[in-house]
Amino acid sequence: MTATTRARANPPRVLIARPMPAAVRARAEELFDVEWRDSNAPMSDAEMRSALALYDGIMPTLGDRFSAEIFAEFGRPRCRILANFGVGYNHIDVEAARGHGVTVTNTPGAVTDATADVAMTLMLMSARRAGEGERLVRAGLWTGWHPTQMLGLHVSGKTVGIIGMGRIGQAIARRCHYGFGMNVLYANRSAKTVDFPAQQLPLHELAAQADVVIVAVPGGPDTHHMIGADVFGAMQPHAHFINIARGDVVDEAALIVALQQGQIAGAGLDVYEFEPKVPEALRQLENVTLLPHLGTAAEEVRSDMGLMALNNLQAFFAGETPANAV
Ligand SMILES: NC(=O)C1=CN([C@@H]2O[C@H](COP(=O)(O)OP(=O)(O)OC[C@H]3O[C@@H](n4cnc5c(N)ncnc54)[C@H](O)[C@@H]3O)[C@@H](O)[C@H]2O)C=CC1
Ligand SMILES: O=C(O)C(=O)CO
Repeated sequence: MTATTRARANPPRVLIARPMPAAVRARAEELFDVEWRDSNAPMSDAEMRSALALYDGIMPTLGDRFSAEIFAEFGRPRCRILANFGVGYNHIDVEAARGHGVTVTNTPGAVTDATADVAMTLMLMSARRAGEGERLVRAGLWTGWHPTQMLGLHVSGKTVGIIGMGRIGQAIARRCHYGFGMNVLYANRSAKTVDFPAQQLPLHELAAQADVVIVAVPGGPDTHHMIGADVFGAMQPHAHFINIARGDVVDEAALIVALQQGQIAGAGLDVYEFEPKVPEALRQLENVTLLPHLGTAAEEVRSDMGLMALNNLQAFFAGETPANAV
């Protein structure tokens, strides 16, 4: 019996924690007895607890904080799998889940190119002062082109320092190297074999040498505040800082000081320490580009992520090891 026919004969009950693109909705309905949560807000603690008790599987996402406390009241909950929609799973305590017999999966690969593209968007917007320029035009304050108007950093041929040379880090590096002729430096906790020229350096040496620093490590306790005042202090005053990873990898207060005091030239952010809260001090600064976590925000990417999460659920309920167990 195939996984699909077994699922149809006795479909597992699955909660999908957000409204999803049409392709994901259709496939989920084919496979499972699905309950759709119709809110885009993160699940409350009470919702997460009752979902663990009532469903065989859950597709949670960013913001659904499945902490050790949420699992604590269960020996083994009815739910046996959290098939996360997204590659980053720092909102799920994977050890606690495992301890309560719950498998966690994610959606690597589906997100890589789109997120790397947003890193490039932020790099160019920050380096070339695009946000500032757009605000100027919208405000009706532009007085016309002149040779010294809004001069930014020319990135072609410069040095990019990538922190976290995983799937997204490598996709960024390729874009920087092949697209912009940039010299690539990287910091990673382990050595990496990559198919483009790149030099691995300790974090502070990378910060000191790079014209653009881009963060692409996972979130979680291991990387919490790994970028702080010391790293901004090591960066050059003309350099730009880009974060597409997770907000709390960066000490946001230290970043604000670095931007206010001109320790660095600018920053481009897709993620925030207390997302979706963006500090007023950050919003007041001209030298920062602020995006609302747009890394994977494209129809086909979100569909691929959802279909990948469904494949993980399907494999799990067929008694197989899901491709993306974490
Ligand atoms: N802005 C957005 O919309 C998106 C953000 N992300 C974030 O990007 C992260 C990275 O995604 P992938 O590249 O697919 O993950 P990955 O696991 O392929 O790469 C992460 C890299 O960081 C390295 N690393 C981990 N801890 C480190 C540390 N303490 N110091 C130095 N290096 C360390 C790993 O060795 C690995 O090479 C995700 O975990 C997620 O948080 C992912 C997708 C979209
Ligand atoms: O996949 C992730 O980790 C995201 O941040 C959203 O796509």
